[in-house]
Amino acid sequence: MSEPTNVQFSEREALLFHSEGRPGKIEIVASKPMATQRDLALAYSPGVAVPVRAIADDPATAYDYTAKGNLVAVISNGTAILGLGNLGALASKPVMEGKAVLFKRFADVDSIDIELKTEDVDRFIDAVELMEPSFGGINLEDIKAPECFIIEQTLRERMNIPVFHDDQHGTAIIVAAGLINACLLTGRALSEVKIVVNGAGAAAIACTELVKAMGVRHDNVIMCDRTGVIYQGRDDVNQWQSAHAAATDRRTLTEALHGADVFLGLSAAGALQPEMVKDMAPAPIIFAMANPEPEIRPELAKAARPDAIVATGRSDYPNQVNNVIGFPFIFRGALDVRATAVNDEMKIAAANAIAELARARVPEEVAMAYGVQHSFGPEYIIPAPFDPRLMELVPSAVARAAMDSGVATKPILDMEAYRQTLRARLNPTTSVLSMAYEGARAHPKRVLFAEGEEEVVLRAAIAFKEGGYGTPVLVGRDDVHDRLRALGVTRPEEYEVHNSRTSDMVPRMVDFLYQRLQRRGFLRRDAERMINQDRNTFGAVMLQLGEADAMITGITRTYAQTFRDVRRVIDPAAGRVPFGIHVLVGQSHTVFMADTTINERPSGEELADIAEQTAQVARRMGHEPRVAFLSYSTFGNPDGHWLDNLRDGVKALDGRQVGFEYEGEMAPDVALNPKQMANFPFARLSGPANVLIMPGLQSANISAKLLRELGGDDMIGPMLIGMEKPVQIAPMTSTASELVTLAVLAAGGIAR
Ligand SMILES: NC(=O)C1=CN([C@@H]2O[C@H](COP(=O)(O)OP(=O)(O)OC[C@H]3O[C@@H](n4cnc5c(N)ncnc54)[C@H](OP(=O)(O)O)[C@@H]3O)[C@@H](O)[C@H]2O)C=CC1
Ligand SMILES: CC(=O)C(=O)O
Ligand SMILES: [Mg+2]
Repeated sequence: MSEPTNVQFSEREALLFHSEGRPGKIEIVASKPMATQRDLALAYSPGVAVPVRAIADDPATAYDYTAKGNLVAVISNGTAILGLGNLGALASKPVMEGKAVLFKRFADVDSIDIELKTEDVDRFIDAVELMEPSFGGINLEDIKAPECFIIEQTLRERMNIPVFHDDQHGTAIIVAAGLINACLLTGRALSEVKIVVNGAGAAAIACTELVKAMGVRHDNVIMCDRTGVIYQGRDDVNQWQSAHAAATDRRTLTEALHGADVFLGLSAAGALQPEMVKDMAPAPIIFAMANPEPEIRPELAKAARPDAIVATGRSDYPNQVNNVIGFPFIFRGALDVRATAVNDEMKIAAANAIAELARARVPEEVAMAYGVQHSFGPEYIIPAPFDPRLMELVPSAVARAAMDSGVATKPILDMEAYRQTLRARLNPTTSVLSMAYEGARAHPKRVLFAEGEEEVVLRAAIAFKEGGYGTPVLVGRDDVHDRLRALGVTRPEEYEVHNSRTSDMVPRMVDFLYQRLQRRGFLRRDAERMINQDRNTFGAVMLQLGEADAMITGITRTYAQTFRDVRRVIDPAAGRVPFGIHVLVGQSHTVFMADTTINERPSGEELADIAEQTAQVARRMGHEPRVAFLSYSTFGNPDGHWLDNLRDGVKALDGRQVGFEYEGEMAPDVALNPKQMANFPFARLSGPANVLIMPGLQSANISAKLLRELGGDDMIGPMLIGMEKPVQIAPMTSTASELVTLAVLAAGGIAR
């Protein structure tokens, strides 16, 4: 079994994550310009009256003139929040905001959370029904059974947009996919498997219904609730539960599991004991899906039965059986054909697409991130939610099934073109970052944090270690352990701290540094002083001596000073120019800018090197590079003597057969805006540039910092490229999570 990569975090960190910056996890962003009086006149009164009248005349045009068609409401009353129980509408808000951001992250569906303060079924139904005009779909969430059945059924009958109770059907779809694959691996037929379902609520009943619809025999299923087996004749169960009552004389979960093939847990933490697992059939299939804590931890289940296939609802173990793998993509497909419902055909199509995807060959970038064990097998029966192929395959399967079953009001005519738009909808950088994080967890490295006395650095080191991304190696004085304790670390002694005053590595380090600098005007005592007093020198020498795999610094000194310190110890990689890349990441675009940090006025040859190396980084981050050499001038207009280096750079690439598109010199609006580029039909870029090679440090660094301070997109970096060892210099203003990202990119060889 691959090692569990349990993500550890403190309660404080979870609260800080939610409170830092703008409280909560979502915000609304305008999709039209709102700058001028004219914009306002169009967006609001009087211009807005025009679409109002159009929609009144033809309601279908609401999909053309408003956000309705891509907007889903995540609605709960908080009566069954994960496995935490009925904690009320308000307390469910973090989960619902979470679902809303998952919609956006995984399938570019806009979504808003709505918490309704009522346990009255009729009031709940009325409230949701009244919202029909606002949304393209309704995702019901964490509403307890049996009320959820009445609510969903009634709303489906009354509303003309898809209404989908995720805990029921989202979960059932993933369970079905996982079960198909687990049965394939263990040579079982669905018609023969004996299943025990623990839990008799929303998720459990829907899963049972779907697997029975797919061929599992009614007589082979035993459902249990907290009291035990739901047997025929038990009189304290509701109609949805009694429909699954078993003709059996077994009465407890322990009895039910004797010889069972499959355990489906949709109940509560710790409900399954190792002794019960031992009593199951050979190669038992255990889906322990209670959240946030499963019915049994995989390590316990595996200890009891090494031949078991184990899945949980959690992302930090192999085989995450969680509805996040379904709901974003199912709604994507349903919205894109303007389906009036999500019907059984669409659910089964989604389950099959997900199951097939897990069996398909794992593409190289996913395999690299996970390590080789993640090809179809007991540790990989279900794809990971950020597998980029989900976005292409599941929505198209759902859309096709909606069309075939007659619920699509806007059929897709060209499926291949639709798949391409799906591909383009997600920014590959987001997947690459997710995979870089997973890759770090699969191949943890030692990352040296040179400024181990800074709180932000310690918080990054804690997140790095507890996230399972690797071992942080801290440089700092002896009180670093006390500082870690003050930040909530219970066993700070587990952190490796190196103090330059007391480390027994110092003589070796001084030897190394003196050897390196003795012919550059430095005495041995200079080397001693630098090792003792300068954390960047100390850290960089440790990196040179192989005591760490990568190094992060930059918080306490300016970039230029830090680079000088580092450069004294570490050379550029052979034949390469060291330089910096800022990466601008939007929802649907990524732009790489270089050199934003080091070379004041690069020569033509240097610009060509920078272009080549930046193109490689872009490729590593999932983008086919289109390189533009930027200037104030486009192809000689206006002319000027600053253009020579750029032209030399383009010419240098002409001679190198680089295998990517490049062009220049051109102004940024030409590089980025296809309408402007159309004025230059000879230009050799097939689309807007995504790698911007800047003419000099002034414009580059200013542009990057302006964008960081004023632009709306996320920014990664600067990444330091072209050094012989992976070292990264973070901006002094970095947050802990930005430091962790740099650490992961450096350790994983993406930033190099
Ligand atoms: N991995 C995933 O994707 C998903 C996981 N889930 C998880 O499934 C669980 C149930 O959610 P949901 O169906 O929405 O909630 P409901 O409130 O509708 O149902 C809960 C059910 O669990 C039963 N139950 C609680 N504790 C135990 C126990 N110790 N042994 C047996 N049965 C028990 C309850 O029985 P009783 O009536 O006797 O109390 C009830 O039947 C939660 O833990 C949730 O996190 C849900 C959806 C998706
Ligand atoms: C995953 C989910 O929806 C739940 O646990 O309720
Ligand atoms: Mg839920």
